[in-house]
Amino acid sequence: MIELRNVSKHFGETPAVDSISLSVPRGRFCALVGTSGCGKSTTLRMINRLTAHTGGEIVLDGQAIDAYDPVQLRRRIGYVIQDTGLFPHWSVARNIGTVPRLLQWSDRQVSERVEELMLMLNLPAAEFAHKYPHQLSGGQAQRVGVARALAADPDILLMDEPFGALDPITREQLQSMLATLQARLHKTVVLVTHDMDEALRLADHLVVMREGKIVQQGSPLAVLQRPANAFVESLLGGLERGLKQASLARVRDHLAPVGSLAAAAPRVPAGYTLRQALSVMLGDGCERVIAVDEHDAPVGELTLSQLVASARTEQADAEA
Ligand SMILES: Nc1ncnc2c1ncn2[C@@H]1O[C@H](COP(=O)(O)OP(=O)(O)OP(=O)(O)O)[C@@H](O)[C@H]1O
Repeated sequence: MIELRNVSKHFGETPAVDSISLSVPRGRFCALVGTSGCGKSTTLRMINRLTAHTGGEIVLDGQAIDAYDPVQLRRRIGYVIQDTGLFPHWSVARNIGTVPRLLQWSDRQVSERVEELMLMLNLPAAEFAHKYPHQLSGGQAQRVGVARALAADPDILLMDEPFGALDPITREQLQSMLATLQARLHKTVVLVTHDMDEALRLADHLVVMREGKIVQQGSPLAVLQRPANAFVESLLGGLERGLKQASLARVRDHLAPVGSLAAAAPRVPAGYTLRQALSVMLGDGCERVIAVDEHDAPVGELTLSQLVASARTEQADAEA
């Protein structure tokens, strides 16, 4: 559990972070969003004490972070940044094993952990273990960065624009990998991102910042449905808000039995979002899709009117 209580950071006169309060319970995925310079990275860096806060209190599992030894604290907290921060003259395997080695794990424990993480992050050891960072693509390097951050199995993962420098396809792949990892590992994650779709896709708690303050926080659905002001609304994409809302719900949760009109309808994975299903309908000029499971077997159908009704149900749920 991470708690920020009226936390501020002043670099000179003006506050970069101005009395913010935020609770991130264990296992929650929290995304910090906001325009450039609003204090997102500073907030993240105060949590692992790379930047010292100048006001308020930051509490980790019931204890103020000032009471922790900063080095010990950072070893408990994985940190992933945009340019990876990998050591250029160390191999991938050595980079991933950095923290376990600092923690004086045995050679065998380190190499077993490195192997496990390489497997988890889809970096086959035979191909990657001995490569150096300059021999990796941006997406591969970022996966090594995530593996390194997870190496000592920290409870907390801080991620600062981890996929910001990647092309859209690689970014999408790594977001999907992160979602899968999080479903398995249940880390407490704080992610800083400029990409609202990334935040909505991954986070279960959205924090919108502006000029050092938190202007709104809540579940992505609640924030999307009731933006606190015009700034939040424009950050959420203005007129695209309805589509973003549709990206929070899955086809599999809104299915009806396959009807007689379904034969010619396009097939989509049941794990698609309502937004993806809508896109298929628009692209194909049809009002119905068949959802299929991982074996390509139909599990139900979704019509355009069901899709619209589902978005309304989600809205009613969020308002309840
Ligand atoms: N070391 C520093 N010294 C002086 N000012 C700083 C320092 N680090 C950050 N700032 C200032 O604090 C404010 C918040 O910066 P921060 O990097 O936290 O914003 P951000 O929301 O992460 O921005 P971006 O999205 O562009 O990365 C900015 O005005 C920045 O110029």
